[in-house]
Amino acid sequence: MLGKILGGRYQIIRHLGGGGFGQTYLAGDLHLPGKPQCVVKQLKPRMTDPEALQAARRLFDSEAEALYALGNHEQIPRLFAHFEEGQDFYLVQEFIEGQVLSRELKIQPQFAEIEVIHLLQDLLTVLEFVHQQQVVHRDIKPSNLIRRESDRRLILIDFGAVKQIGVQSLDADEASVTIAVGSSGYMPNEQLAGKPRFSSDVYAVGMLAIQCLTGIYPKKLREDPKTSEIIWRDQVQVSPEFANMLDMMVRYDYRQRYESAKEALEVLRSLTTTAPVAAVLAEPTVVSFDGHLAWLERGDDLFQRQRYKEAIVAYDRVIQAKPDDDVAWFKRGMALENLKRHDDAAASYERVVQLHPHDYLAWYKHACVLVLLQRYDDALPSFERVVQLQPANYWAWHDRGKVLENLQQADEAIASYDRAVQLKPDFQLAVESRKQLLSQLRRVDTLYHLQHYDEALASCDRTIEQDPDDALAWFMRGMALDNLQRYEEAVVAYDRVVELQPDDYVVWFKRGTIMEKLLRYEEAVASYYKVVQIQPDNYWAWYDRGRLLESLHQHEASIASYDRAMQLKPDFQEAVEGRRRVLQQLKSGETVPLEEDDATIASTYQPGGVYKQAAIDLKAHHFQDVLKEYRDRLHPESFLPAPGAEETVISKPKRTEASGVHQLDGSEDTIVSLPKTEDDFQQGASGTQRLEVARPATSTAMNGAGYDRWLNKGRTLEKQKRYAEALNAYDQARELRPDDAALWRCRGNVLYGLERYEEAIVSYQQALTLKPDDEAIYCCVGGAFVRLKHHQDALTCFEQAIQLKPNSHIAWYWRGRALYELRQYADAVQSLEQALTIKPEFQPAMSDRDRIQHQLRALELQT
Ligand SMILES: Nc1ncnc2c1ncn2[C@@H]1O[C@H](COP(=O)(O)OP(=O)(O)OP(=O)(O)O)[C@@H](O)[C@H]1O
Repeated sequence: MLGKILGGRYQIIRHLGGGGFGQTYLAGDLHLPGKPQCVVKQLKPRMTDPEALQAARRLFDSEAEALYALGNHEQIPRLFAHFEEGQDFYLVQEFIEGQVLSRELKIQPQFAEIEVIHLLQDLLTVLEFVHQQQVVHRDIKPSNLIRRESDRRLILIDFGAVKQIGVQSLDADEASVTIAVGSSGYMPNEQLAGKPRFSSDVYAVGMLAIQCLTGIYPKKLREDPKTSEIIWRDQVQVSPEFANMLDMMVRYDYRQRYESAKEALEVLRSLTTTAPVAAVLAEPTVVSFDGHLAWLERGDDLFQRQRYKEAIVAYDRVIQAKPDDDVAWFKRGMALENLKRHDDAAASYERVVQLHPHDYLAWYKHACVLVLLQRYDDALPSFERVVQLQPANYWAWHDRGKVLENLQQADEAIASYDRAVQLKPDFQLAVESRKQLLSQLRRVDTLYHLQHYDEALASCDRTIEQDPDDALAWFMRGMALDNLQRYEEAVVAYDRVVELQPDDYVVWFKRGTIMEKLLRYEEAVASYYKVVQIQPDNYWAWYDRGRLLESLHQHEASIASYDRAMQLKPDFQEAVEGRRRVLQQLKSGETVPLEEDDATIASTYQPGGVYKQAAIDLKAHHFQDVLKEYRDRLHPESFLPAPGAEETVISKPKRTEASGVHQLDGSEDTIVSLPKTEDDFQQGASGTQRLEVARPATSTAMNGAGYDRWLNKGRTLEKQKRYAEALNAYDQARELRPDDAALWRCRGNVLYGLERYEEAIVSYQQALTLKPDDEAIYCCVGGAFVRLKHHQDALTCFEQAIQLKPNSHIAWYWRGRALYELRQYADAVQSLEQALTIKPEFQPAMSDRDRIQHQLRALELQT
């Protein structure tokens, strides 16, 4: 049916309802400009017999005539047209905008006495007219009364007589027709018996009034078993005169009722001018029934006494008399608001702004009520109107902000709060709303776009002051600093977050981006790596890591990272591109890739110092160059091992305290002990544990706890010879504090344990960069060189150590061993002797010296 055009002009828009008699539709009149809405009632005659149909047609025509006449009353919809189409009959009526009384009763089942009096006045007035036209309505009930929105008057719809058409059978008599029309509960016995009269409508109105007073549905009201009279007066307190009148309206015997609406209305009028019903109407100010000003005052009076329901009735009287009275509409809106009838209140305010589009207060009230109804989309334009009309209304700016916030338009909301605060700097509510929104936004990064970083920063600082462990506040602080381009400080903030929440991948990611901005690419790589450790499927982090490794020329690692990104997101174009670029560079043979870990280690090199070039070379992955550089710088003369020199075992591995505990391989005939510091030798197995970690003055407390944890874990694992895990622990510690020489030395030791001597050397080198005067570290480097069979380099290291600490019996001892390997036996013995001079009971030196001397003697004997 929807969209169908009836009668050549009425296009169906919506189904409104319908019952046994037919269907009712909302339609648009295509013949009129703007296609105004109208109601189309369809009546389906059940009969097929042509004669009966003809009779029905006649009845339809005559009823329609009556309806045209009735439609002249302002409380009855106009009948625009009636026609027959496809064996159905149609009535076209004026569409009444409003709400049926039955709905009103659902919301508010009980009315005040005064409301019911007004309702009766309204209803009996129109019914008087209907009866004057010699028409009995036959179906007065709440669902056939529409409260017209524009003036709050009751409109009577759905006259029963036309319904006959739909039920009339061929040989139906009058009785069978009328029985079918009417609604049980509101229908008196004579109507039920097929003899409706004017007083039947009076009965229905009386029942409706009693329902409104008691809140009881008519069918549920008790009846006197003897008299069949309705018993209702015990249900509600009303003035006896008014109750008597209602009793008269609903008498079982129609002869005892008021004959028609006119008679009933006259009685009601007389009641309202005499006590005590008059008292109910609060006569002092009511000069007359139609004196709308008096009703307005009455309404105000009731409003002030918080009798909102009655106040509304009074305002309605004003509106009935003067539908354009904006004051009454406005006050009615306020009364409705107090009754929490927000929908109705909104409609009332809407009426005010229709009448007075410049009434900013009505716009404001309208908007506020819509907010209460959570109709934010509708509320926003009303607030817009307020701020348009009153640009300095800071309340409106604030409330507008709230609506925008609810509509997820955060930026605009902040701007609105801003305006409110600008207009009234001490407007705490706006200040708070704004702050609250800002703090919510920090989770979604929208803060970036809002440019209130200074304030955000101040607010974070306040939070941190109260709770230094508030990770979120630190995170916010980092972001704000980031936006203020105070990157170094941002790093500190983010570091604090990772300390508090080591698994917070977001902050690692942010840290990575900042490191990039600071051109600290290696640290950025490490940060992104952290992200993927926590979130292995974070393809963005894999991609960013790949990108940075690419610019660091760590091509293999970069490809691996891009690969991961592509695995996780095959259509990741940037990663595909990156990978292609790196492959191209590799093909052109630009560099030799090195293991990633080395590169990461290299990243911590500080510029300057003797190892600067080495660090640069290491970044370029020329490890051999690193060694050469190292060698050259320490010892410019070139020491080349004697051609064909054999490596000789001079002592068996020892597990004595004195020779160290690091039995690094199982070989029986190789010197494997890691050169120890003097202290280490003295302390024996516990040497490593005694290692003091000097925390640089610049280190902040924030990394302390995490750092120590990792360091201690590393030491324990190292002691257990779980070198790989120890390395990992040290690396974690290194990320928190890359500036601790002792840590680098420990790290070198485990790399040594893992027989990754080159890397061990790099680690030791880093320790030396931080602590260049530590002779013990030189010994460590020398030891690694020994393992690499770079005896000359080893010798250089030991000599460097001796330079730094001439009385280091360890350095002398190891120097002796390097010389031995270089077949400089005499010098070797001399070096061992020196060690023993410094520390006479130093067993390893003693035994090695004895062995060499023994071998020398054997050689002499041979020659
Ligand atoms: N002139 C009108 N203006 C606005 N709404 C109307 C008009 N006439 C009827 N309606 C509405 O259309 C809907 C259907 O009305 P209709 O009276 O045809 O059927 P009904 O009330 O469901 O059944 P019954 O005929 O048994 O009373 C109702 O909600 C009514 O309020």
